[in-house]
Amino acid sequence: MSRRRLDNSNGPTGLLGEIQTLINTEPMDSMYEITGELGRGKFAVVKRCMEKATGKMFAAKFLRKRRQGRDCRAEVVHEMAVLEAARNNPRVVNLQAAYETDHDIILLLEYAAGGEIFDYCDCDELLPEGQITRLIRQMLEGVHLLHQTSVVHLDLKPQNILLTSLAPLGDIKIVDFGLARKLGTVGELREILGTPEYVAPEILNYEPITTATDLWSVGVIAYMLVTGESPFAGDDKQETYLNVSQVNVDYSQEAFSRVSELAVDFIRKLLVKTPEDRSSAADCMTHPWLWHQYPITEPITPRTPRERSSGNKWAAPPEDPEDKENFTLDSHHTHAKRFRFEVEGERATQASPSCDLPL
Ligand SMILES: Nc1ncnc2c1ncn2[C@@H]1O[C@H](COP(=O)(O)OP(=O)(O)OP(=O)(O)O)[C@@H](O)[C@H]1O
Repeated sequence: MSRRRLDNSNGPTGLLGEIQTLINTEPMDSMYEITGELGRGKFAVVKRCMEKATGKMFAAKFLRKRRQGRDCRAEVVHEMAVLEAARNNPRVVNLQAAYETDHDIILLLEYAAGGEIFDYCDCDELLPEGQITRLIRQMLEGVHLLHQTSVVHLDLKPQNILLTSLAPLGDIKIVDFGLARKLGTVGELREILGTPEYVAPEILNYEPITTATDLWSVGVIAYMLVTGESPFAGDDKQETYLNVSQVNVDYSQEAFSRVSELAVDFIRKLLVKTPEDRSSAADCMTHPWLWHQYPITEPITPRTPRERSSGNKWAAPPEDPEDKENFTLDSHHTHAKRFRFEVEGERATQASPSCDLPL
């Protein structure tokens, strides 16, 4: 068995370079059988696979090493390093192993069989309030633990919050740490990133990114779970940006008809323009909405994750011909495009693409 250890040094980008996981260069199909596709991004495809010896299921994330003609191994190593740092976080998907082929580095991840919570952000499929508060408590626990280690996720959205099982509805697992950063590694972090509907105003304004940036996204996710609507989505990305920067949110009774007023109060404390005035994860954990005893009943007709979501998030064609094989349109995710803001050039371009409380 040939194995290689990658150990990139920290570059000026603030990417983490040290990993413990050995990258296996033997073909992974000697040990695992691919059984289906779980999702796609611009530079990654995630497949379900079974460990032949045990029958255990995993999610294999195939990450391109070359993107837009550039060697992006450092980005992949960084994603692995962040996952390793979060190994003891029960709300973060576990990195089991890694493989390497000519084109990809493959991350073998714990399989979250219940699909994305995005599937419950639809007016016809909303969860009971008691389930929503349970999932948000778990999400906050995960985010709080990340923030305690100065890691910010920066791409929290309903497509990156998965469930361990569908029926009964399982626990949450946070995935996709490709944009995550360790605060303090590059001075002020003003860079990047995110998906237009979920990005905080400070990102649009090129202001410093802090842990509060993730809490904005938690507010957006909470809004979507409660109302089935995306609070800032406009007809185009300019309108979305304007909605975000003006914090144009519909808090009407109509939008919040099926939940208590405490839900509105919770969300109002997160969708706050000034990051310093936003609730932290620890603040949120003590909010009464999350601890009120609402009934928890299962959705009436749970369907399989594949039926409810096909997982592709790219509505715009890829810029690099290398990426075309990874591109399909999906109306479920057309509003979830990711853009990268290049601060230095003042340009906005489409990107390559401990709480002890009971949870
Ligand atoms: N561990 C997992 N178990 C089950 N499904 C998964 C797992 N990891 C990812 N997926 C599915 O694959 C999708 C894409 O995964 P991920 O977000 O990590 O890829 P990505 O290419 O980085 O996506 P994006 O380009 O949107 O950031 C997820 O939204 C989810 O539906």
